Amino acid sequence: MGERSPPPAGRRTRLVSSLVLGQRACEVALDPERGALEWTEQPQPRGGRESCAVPISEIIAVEETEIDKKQCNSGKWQKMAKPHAFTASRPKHLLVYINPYGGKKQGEKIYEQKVAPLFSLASISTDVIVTERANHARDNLLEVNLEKYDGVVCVGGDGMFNEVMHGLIGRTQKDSGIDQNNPKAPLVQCNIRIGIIPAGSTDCVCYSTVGINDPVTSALHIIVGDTQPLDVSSVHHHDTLLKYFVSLLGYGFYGDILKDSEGKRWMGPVRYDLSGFKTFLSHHYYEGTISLLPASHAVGSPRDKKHCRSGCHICKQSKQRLEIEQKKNGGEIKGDDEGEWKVIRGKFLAINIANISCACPRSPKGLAPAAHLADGSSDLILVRKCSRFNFLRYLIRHTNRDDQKLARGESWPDFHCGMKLTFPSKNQAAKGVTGHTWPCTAAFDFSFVEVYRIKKFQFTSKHLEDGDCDAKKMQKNRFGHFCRDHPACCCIPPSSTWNCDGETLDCSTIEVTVHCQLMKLFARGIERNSTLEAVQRQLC
Ligand SMILES: CCCCCCCCCCCCC/C=C/[C@@H](O)[C@H](COP(=O)(O)O)NC(=O)CCCCC
Ligand SMILES: Nc1ncnc2c1ncn2[C@@H]1O[C@H](COP(=O)(O)OP(=O)(O)O)[C@@H](O)[C@H]1O
Ligand SMILES: [Ca+2]
Repeated sequence: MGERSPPPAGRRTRLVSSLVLGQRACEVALDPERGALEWTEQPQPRGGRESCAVPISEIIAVEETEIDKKQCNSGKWQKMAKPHAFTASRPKHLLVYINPYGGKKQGEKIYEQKVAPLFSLASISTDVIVTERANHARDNLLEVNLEKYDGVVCVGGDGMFNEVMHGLIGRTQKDSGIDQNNPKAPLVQCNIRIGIIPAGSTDCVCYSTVGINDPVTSALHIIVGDTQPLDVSSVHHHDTLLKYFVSLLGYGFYGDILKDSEGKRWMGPVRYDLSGFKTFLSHHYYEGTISLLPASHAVGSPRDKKHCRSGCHICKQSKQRLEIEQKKNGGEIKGDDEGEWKVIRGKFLAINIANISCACPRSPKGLAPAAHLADGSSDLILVRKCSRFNFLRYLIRHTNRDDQKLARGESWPDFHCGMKLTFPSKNQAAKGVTGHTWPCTAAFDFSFVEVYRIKKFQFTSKHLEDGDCDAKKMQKNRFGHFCRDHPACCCIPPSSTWNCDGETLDCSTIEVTVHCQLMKLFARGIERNSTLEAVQRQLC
């Protein structure tokens, strides 16, 4: 490569060279201003020039280089010594945990065939542990020497991610002398990033942070060293930490699905469909008291039409406002008495707390489409007792697949502007039809659905007023109460269970606190679809 012309004052040198590939000649340029490697085909006799560019930060590897002319002629090449020199934030050494039993039990195969070759191409070295039991990864993380790693990778589903996250959060708090059992303790952020290679049943955390559950895409985010901060919520029963969660904490419908699906794990992901159908038919509702502390610092609302995307300014602003709020409080997280608590009593089919959108292949927009990855708040969705038909209407709205591509004649329900867009067919276009829109209702637009953006939450089941979690007592109640409102069943279970990132919790009386940006992932959030969003902007 050689310098073509001196750069104007203040501009950095642009390196330009010619490259011949077979019959095709290209002009290749390294542009420091754009931070990109560009190549342009030489003008063709009959056509124009084609130009491409790739950001330098996204080049995976520069594998081979010429040493000198002689060796080049003899066909000898040399590996570059430091391909990591491209960017500073790339990992060099990773600790990998594989759950061989997650999802369709393909974790090891996915890692070996799709991920390991890419890591090797990018000169990333790995220590790989195939787990032998539940909590193997968590326990290992509590004692392993983490200093030699630039990140931890988990191959599996949300349960596996949750396990690795517990290991890292637990380790960080232990090293900092923080008592995790104290619900008011300000937790210390984990600085080591987690990469998720999706190989589970729901893969919600991966899908909601990357936009797809594809192992290769996730591996590339790890290799280029992307960073995405992530909110984590803690769940306590009085002064005992029960669990942390990142995706869904669900009581009623999603808790019952999980409980029913536990014995069907051998079926793989399809267990959720079967248990989902069964739980839908049982149509159980649960009575209880909810107390919530609204997220006054949060910039957005759960009904926003604009969703959390790469580099989200709402997450940045909310974090700043939270820090200001905490500084005013002498660095402490606000006490329970700060802000105005709201108390809601009722009969609920589902109580869902979504830390993030909870988008997944079954629900591409998620249970809480406007929830943010890193704003220090969760979206609380209350589905009150309603008819089976109405509950089905609510559920179906979650399965909406307003996909990235809009083919001719296809419709695209667009929650960003609350309208549904139809792209005209060729015949329509020929007749001058330009496409049309009509209102499109979101899953929250039902009288029996309420949504709140919260930073703290408490729940007490009506049947466990004293807050204990005596399973025997629950079991006794389960068969002692005869159903008044459900002709199809013989009893109402007094309590459901909480589904916490796909793990059941033993207590129904809980207290939840959102911890802003407690974790970091190798991800960059869902990227904007520039073409579609440009169309939307024109329409809105
Ligand atoms: C009768 C029709 C039902 C249609 C429901 C469609 C809506 C599905 C929304 C799913 C939201 C999922 C939120 C994420 C939960 C995961 O954390 C959890 C554990 O995942 P994994 O470890 O990968 O297995 N998954 C679930 O709880 C499964 C919920 C399945 C619901 C059908
Ligand atoms: N080797 C193992 N044997 C049994 N369970 C395991 C093993 N490794 C991890 N687990 C547990 O399996 C649970 C589910 O794993 P996950 O990868 O999320 O699969 P899925 O998405 O199918 O639920 C996690 O809670 C994790 O703790
Ligand atoms: Ca959030």
